[in-house]
Amino acid sequence: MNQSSSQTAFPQAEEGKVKVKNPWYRPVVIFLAAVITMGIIIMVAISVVQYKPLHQKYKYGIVLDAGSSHTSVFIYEWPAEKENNTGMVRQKHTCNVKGKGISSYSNNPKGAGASLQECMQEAKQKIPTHRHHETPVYLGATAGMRLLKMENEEASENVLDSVAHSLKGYPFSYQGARIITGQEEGAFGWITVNYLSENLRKPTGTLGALDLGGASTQITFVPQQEIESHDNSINFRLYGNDYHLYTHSFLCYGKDQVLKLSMGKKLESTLKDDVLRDPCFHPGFNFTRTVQSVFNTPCMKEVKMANENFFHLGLGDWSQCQQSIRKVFNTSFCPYSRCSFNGVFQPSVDGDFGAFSAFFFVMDFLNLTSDTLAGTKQKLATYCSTPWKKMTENHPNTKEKYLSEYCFSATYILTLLEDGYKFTSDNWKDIRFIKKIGDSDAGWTLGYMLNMTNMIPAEAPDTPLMPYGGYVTFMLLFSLLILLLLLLAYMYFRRSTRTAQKDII
Ligand SMILES: Nc1ncnc2c1ncn2[C@@H]1O[C@H](COP(=O)(O)OP(=O)(O)OP(=O)(O)O)[C@@H](O)[C@H]1O
Repeated sequence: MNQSSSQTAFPQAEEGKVKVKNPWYRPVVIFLAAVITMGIIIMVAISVVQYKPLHQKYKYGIVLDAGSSHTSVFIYEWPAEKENNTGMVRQKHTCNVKGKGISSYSNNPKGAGASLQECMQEAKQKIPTHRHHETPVYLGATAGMRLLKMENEEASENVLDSVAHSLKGYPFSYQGARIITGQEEGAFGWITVNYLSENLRKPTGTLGALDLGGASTQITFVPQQEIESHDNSINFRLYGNDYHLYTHSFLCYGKDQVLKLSMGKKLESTLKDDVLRDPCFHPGFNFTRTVQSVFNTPCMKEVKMANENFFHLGLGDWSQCQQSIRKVFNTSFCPYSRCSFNGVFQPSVDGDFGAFSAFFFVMDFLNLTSDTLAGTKQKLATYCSTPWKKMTENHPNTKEKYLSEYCFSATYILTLLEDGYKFTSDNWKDIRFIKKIGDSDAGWTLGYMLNMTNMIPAEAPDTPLMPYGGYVTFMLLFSLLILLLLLLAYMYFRRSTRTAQKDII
């Protein structure tokens, strides 16, 4: 009786072998194996989904820069889910509108709107159709329109109405066409270069912005000293950092307007003569101009000349050219502790600067983007004295207007930076002549769009403890560890059960 009952309970023991039989053991092992297998399958599946290339969804924005010399259309794009991250918006495409700037259409306002057609059609093709209706389009007009408004307000309104009407005809989300202030132009240029350089979230320094257009020029930077004039002060809070910027826009000090100013001053001194001998143009340069083409600007008073036309002759003398350009800066008065020129307050320049638009076009053409100040002057003197004939032979594909004006433009740039803004031979190296940062042009348009679309928040958005990829990896490893521990625990449990059974036997 005893034997049979012991046989039923421990049959292996009866045969003298250490064989354990647990009635509950098999289902538990099967269950655990299934859990582990499922866990591994889930982990592999998550990893595959996580790291497979995602189909990015992009958003778009369009800004038209209606400048004094021409209009450019900029298309920007950014990943839809990363709207508030620095450096995420990039320039997708740019289109230069054919012809002159919109302010040149004062006598034919309808022409201003019509001129945008080709580039706006291009924008329609570049942006996916399903995104058209939600793509904001902004037009900002700069110094050319500021001057037209000063001269003839009604004409400037007609031109703006025309471009607004034209832009509303496209399937995008029209957000307005307006003349931006010089202060906005300076500040948005500063935001653009610092956004693209990814300076805005770091405690490191920022890049000052120097912009030279056809009709105005802007200087914007974070100064080390107090800003004494309210008009030149602008404050931002971006990504949780406060910025106190100095900015000034000099209307009439773009390179086209200064050329007129300096030629006008020279013409004034030769009222009866019909020849203007100009040290800022190459020797042998000879061009017939109308007096009206020099004085057709609200930037100076018209001077009555004896003749309607004059001969513009080049002399190619850099040092005399600089003397003549200095006359357009008034440095005789300053109501503050320090000034740039024309009685405008300016703190001393500090830190690195990005110099773009015509600063870059001119200095890049002349290969003067990385010289010392003394070296730049020396090269420029040689350049200006090069005969015009040789210039045209050496640069047959360069626009003649630009080619003839490079000596003047570079001399103006040097004089503006040294005499005007007070850069010295010591900090000349801090000026970086730039066209683009990454894929995007330096200029006010990107900063303007980021601001209008609230894409740069005042406060830094809360960031998760770890990035998404890191989070998934951490969870996978952690789950694996727990499974491993479970397995170990089970094995330990099984071994102790065996020992207990042995002990019983
Ligand atoms: N490749 C080039 N070489 C020389 N000058 C150039 C070149 N391209 C453009 N420019 C000139 O540089 C100046 C600045 O051009 P930009 O387009 O920045 O000014 P804008 O927007 O027309 O002027 P503003 O901002 O004053 O209204 C203009 O006088 C323009 O004619």
